[in-house]
Formats: sequence, structure tokens, C-alpha cells
Amino acid sequence: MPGSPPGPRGLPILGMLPFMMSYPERLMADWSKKHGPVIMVKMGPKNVVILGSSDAAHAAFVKNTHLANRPQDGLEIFAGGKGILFINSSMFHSEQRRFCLSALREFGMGRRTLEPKIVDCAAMLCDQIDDVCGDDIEQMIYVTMSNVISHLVFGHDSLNDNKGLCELLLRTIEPNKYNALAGILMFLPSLKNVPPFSTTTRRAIEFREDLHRYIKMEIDRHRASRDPNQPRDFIDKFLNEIEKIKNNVKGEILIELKDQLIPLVRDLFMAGTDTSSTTITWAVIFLASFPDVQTRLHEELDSVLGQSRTPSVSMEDKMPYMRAVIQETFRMRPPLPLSVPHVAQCNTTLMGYRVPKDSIILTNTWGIQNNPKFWVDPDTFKPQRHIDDLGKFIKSPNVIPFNIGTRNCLGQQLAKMELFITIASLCRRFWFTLPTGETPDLKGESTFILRPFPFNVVATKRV
Ligand code: HEM
Repeated sequence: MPGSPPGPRGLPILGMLPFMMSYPERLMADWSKKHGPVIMVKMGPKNVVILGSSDAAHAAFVKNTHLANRPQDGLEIFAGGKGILFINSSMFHSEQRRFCLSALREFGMGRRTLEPKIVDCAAMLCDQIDDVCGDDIEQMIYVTMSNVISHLVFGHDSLNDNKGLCELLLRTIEPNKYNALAGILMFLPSLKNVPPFSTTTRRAIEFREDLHRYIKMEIDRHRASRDPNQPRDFIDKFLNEIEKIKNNVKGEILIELKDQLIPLVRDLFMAGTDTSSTTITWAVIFLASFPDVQTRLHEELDSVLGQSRTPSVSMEDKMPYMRAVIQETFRMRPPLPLSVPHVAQCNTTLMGYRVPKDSIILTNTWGIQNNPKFWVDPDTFKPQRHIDDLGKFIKSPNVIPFNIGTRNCLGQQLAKMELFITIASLCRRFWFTLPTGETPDLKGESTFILRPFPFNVVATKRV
């Protein structure tokens, strides 16, 4: 009979929960160093299994098929039980995932057809930075990434002409203590009506309802103007899908699908905006903080792009240093340091240990990517570590910002394209520096997302 994974014992009743308030990924990395790559701790009443190596993540999400559910208690305030990000694994989830992938690909995800749109969005971002620059670059990058998703889903850059939606989405990147409390609710959902958690719950529900209202307005506009023979975007494609199966399925399934479109669109925005924009923002801070790295990146960009201002992913093979900068940014500051939680749907085993049903499974992405066992001097931003002696880029199996397995990131091809084109466009146009005497705190603020603290940057035009 396999035993439980090892791990620190924690306090009676609360377990390790009281220690989770700041940088949980760093604390968990310390536990993993002491106890091994699969550990289990108590957080309130819940068993929490923490994966501290990419082998453990592979064993959990590729070899084992029973660890792909999501926690339902506590997170329902964000998702309302629908969409794709927070629903359990099932036939329904697989179908939704297949549909999303195929629709997003049809409208350009991972294909060259989307590239001009991302190039346009990045050029617009550079123009804005030309006009003003300072501490609002994070917001500008956020709006740019929202515009890309908006183009795929709504068929237009909604944030540029929908001030209400723009302001609502921007609320997600405002620092606020209530977001930090949301993580605790996953372990102790019964606190959701107790202050100050009740404020977190209320704000999450209000945000969700406001966002749903905006998305519904878009769907109504689509219904009124669409041509089923020429779907323009993700929403049209979904409406076609509903039409197609209308006569073939039971009413119940159809209702489920109709209720699904708003949450699905919401999840694409929520999963696809903050993650990409935070990573690009981190890249800007690192480049401004490490001028030698920036100089080397400029040399590579200038030699590959020549007189042109327009980067393309087809140039990727000629830009190993750019790829190394992106991989190093992901390594040091993964936007989701503990990935997205999974749950064991039954009693199972993992690397020889017993994992009880309903255990929460966390991939400690930050811990894996900053483990001194795999990385020399992990706290230093060193893109060169991802380049071999022949000057080629080394893709690392120990950098897993999108996680692995059946629930891995559905939008990773899009994210990679956004990052490459946007960072290349920004660096082609600007030389980033820190204002004299300012040194940003590069540790960042860790809630669900690991985002930089507010910072100032000076963008000096190069071309
Ligand atoms: C730097 C950018 C991004 C990072 C680091 C990232 C990371 C992740 C991670 C760690 C997960 C959870 C994987 C797991 O549970 O095993 C995830 C899920 C997901 N991501 Fe991303 N993501 C990024 C961009 C995007 C974009 C641009 C989209 C939009 C199309 C997107 C859509 C999704 C969706 C829909 C899921 C849920 C998949 C499921 O539960 O089946 N992501 N992402």
C-alpha cells in the first residue's frame, strides 16, 4: 500500500494555510527542496499536493489521467460553474476545448494570417509609448493584448472603442488586497461570507456580472448582423455550431451550450490577456534593468530586420537571443507561478505515493524554474544560459509556464506569437532605461498572477 507524500506538518486545523499570504511559491519551493518533488500539506481541511519538478508534473498530468479536474469550491465565484478554465474534465470539457482550438485556429491562432493584426496592435502600442511614457506602460500593454483577443473573439478591437469594457478589464491589473484573499477561499470556501472574504466574493461576482453584460451586448450585435455562411469570428462560429446541432440533440444539451458562450468568451479574455501582458511587462523591466542584455538583443534585431520595422515569427530561427530573452523572462517570472489548480477526481497514486480523492494539485512552476539543482545562479536574469556553444537556442524542458498535459494552456501558440512580435516591435523602436536613481523591486507581487510592482521606465526612440 503506497504511503502519503512527505511534507511539513503545519498547525492544528489550519495546517500550512497561515503561511500562504506572501510568495507561497517561494515557501513551497523550500519545502520541496527539503522533502522532494511530490509533497503533500494540509491547508485547512484540504490535502494539497505540490509538484516541484517537471518530471512530477509529467507524471501527474501526462501519465496520470485522474488529476485533471479543477477545484469547484471557492472558485465558482469567478466562473459560475461554466466556461472552460474552471470546469471539470469531462466529455463536455474535451468538446469545448476542441471547439475553441479549432475556432481560434480558423481565425488565425498559430497561423501567419493573424500576424499582421498582432503587428498592427504592437505598432499602435509603440505609437502610444511615443506620445506618453512613464508608469502606465503596463496598462498600455494590457490593452494591446486585450485587443488581440478581442479581434479573434468579437471581430474588432473592442477596447479602443468600448471605454466601459476597457475600464472594467483594467480593474484586473489594479493592485488590491481582495484578490490576494481569493486564493485562501479555494482551501476554506466556507469563509466566503465572512468579512473580509465576503468583500472578495462580492467584488468577484460584480466583476463577473459586469463582464457578462458587455459580452452579451456583443453576442446580441453578432446575432443581428451575422451571415451563417461567413463567420467573422469566434462568436459567429459558436452561434453556427448551436444552429448546426439544434435539430440533432436533446433540448437540455442545447440549453447548456447556449449558456456556455458568454462564460467561454469571458475565459478567453481572462486567461489570455493578463498572462501575456504581464510577461511582456516583465520583459520590458528586465531589459531596462540589464542594459547589456538589451544591447545584445538590439544587435540581433537590427541585423535580422535590416531597415524594416516589422518583425515576423518566421524570423524566429534567426533570433536565438530573442527566444532566450523570452524563455528567461518566463523562467524567472512565470505569470502563473502556481499554474492553475487541479483536483484529484478519485483516489490515485503519483510517483509511488497515495493521493486521496479531492486533493488539490498545484504545479509550482516558479519553484521548478528557479530550482538551483537545475539552474546555476537562478536569481540572475541571464538569457545566455539558453544559448549553446554554437549560438543556437536551447528549449528547456524545465521551463513550463503553460504547464503540460490535457489541461495545459489552450492559447499558448497565440501567446508565443504575441510575445515575440510585441517584444521585437518594442525593442526595435525603443531603448528602455530606468529613471536615474530608481531600481525597481524585481520580486513582484504574487497573488494568483505574479505581476511587477508599479514601476517607471523611460523609452527613448531608436528608429
Ligand atoms: C504568457 C501567456 C500565457 C501563459 C503563461 C498561460 C498559462 C496557462 C496555464 C499555466 C494554464 C493552466 C494549465 C493547467 O491547468 O494545467 C492555462 C490555461 C488556459 N489558457 Fe493560458 N496562458 C497564456 C496565454 C493564454 C492565451 C493568449 C489564451 C487565449 C486564447 C489562453 C487560454 C487559456 C485557456 C482557455 C486555458 C484553460 C485550458 C483548460 O482548462 O482546458 N492562455 N494557461
